[in-house]
Amino acid sequence: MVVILGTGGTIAGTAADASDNVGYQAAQLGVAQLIAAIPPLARRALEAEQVVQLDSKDMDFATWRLLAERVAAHLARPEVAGVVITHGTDTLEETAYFLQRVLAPGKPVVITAAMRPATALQTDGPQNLLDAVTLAAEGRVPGVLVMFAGSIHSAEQVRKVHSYRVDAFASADGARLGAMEEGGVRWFAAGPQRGAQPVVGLAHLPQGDLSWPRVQIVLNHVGADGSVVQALLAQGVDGLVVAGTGNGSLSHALEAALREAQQQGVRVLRSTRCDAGLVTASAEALPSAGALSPVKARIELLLDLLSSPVPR
Ligand SMILES: NC(=O)CC[C@H](N)C(=O)O
Repeated sequence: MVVILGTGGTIAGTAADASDNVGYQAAQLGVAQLIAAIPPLARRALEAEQVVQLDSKDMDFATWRLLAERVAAHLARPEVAGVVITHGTDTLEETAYFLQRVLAPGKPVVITAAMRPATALQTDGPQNLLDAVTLAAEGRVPGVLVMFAGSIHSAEQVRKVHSYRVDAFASADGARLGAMEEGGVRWFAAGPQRGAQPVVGLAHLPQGDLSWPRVQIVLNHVGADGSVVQALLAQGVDGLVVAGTGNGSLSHALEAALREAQQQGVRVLRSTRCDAGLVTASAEALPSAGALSPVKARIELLLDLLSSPVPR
C-alpha cells in the first residue's frame, strides 16, 4: 500500500479560467480530491492524509517536523511500501533534502508537484501523482526521491531550474536517477543517497519555529562588501552559508566579514551560486559545502547545529 500525504502547492491549486497558468491560488484542493481526479488510481491500494495545506514558499520548520513525523509513522507500518508527498515546487528540493537527512528512509518517499494548477488546460499534476504512486509502490530504490515530468531525481541533486516550464526540475550535473515511461520505471543508476543514518533523529528536532538555529544565506557578487554579514552578526545568527562565485570564491571584504563571524562562534559553510559543481575544500579556505546548493547547505548547517549546538 502507498500513503499519499498532501501539503498543498500548485498541484492542489485552482484558477478561475482554464487558460490561466499563473493567476491561480495554490493549495485549494484536498489530497482526496486530487486522487479522485485520476481514474487509474482507483485500482491502487492507497491511503491519503492531508498534513497541511500551504503554498510551499511558506514552508516552515514546524511543518517540516510534523511532515517528518507523519512520514516516519507511515513508513513504520509493515503494509506500507512507500509514501508519496504532494508539495509546491518552490521549496520542494529543500523538503526533499531535509527528509532524507532526518529520516534516511529505508523505503521510498516520493515527492511530487505540478507547474500548472489543477484547472489548467494542460495540467501536469495528475500524471506526476500517478507516476509518484507507481514509483513508491515499486519500492526498489529507498530514500527520498523526486518524481517530476517523467524524471526521477535524488533529494541531494534535484533543483528547480525553471520558473515556468512544465519540465522545471533537473539533477545537478545532469545525473537524473531514472525515468518513468508508460508506467514502467527505467533506472539509470541506483544513485547514492547521502548517509544511511539520519544526521539528527526526529526526537531532536525543536518543537517551535523559534527554537531552531538561525542560519542565513549571503551571496558573493560584484561589490560584495560584507555589510550583510555585519548586519546579521549585529542581529544575532548561529550559522551562515555563503553562496560564493565559481568555485566558492569570495571578495576580500566578504571573506573578512565571514572570518570575523567565525571568530565570534558562528558556523560558516561555503557553497557556490553556480547551478552545479563542487566547491573544492582546502585547509586555508572557509569550510566547503561540497556540491550542495546554498539552500541544501543551509539544511546541512541547521542539522549540524542541532546535533552539536554552539552555546548561545
Ligand atoms: N508550481 C508550484 O508548485 C509553485 C506554487 C507555489 N508557490 C508553491 O510552491 O507551493
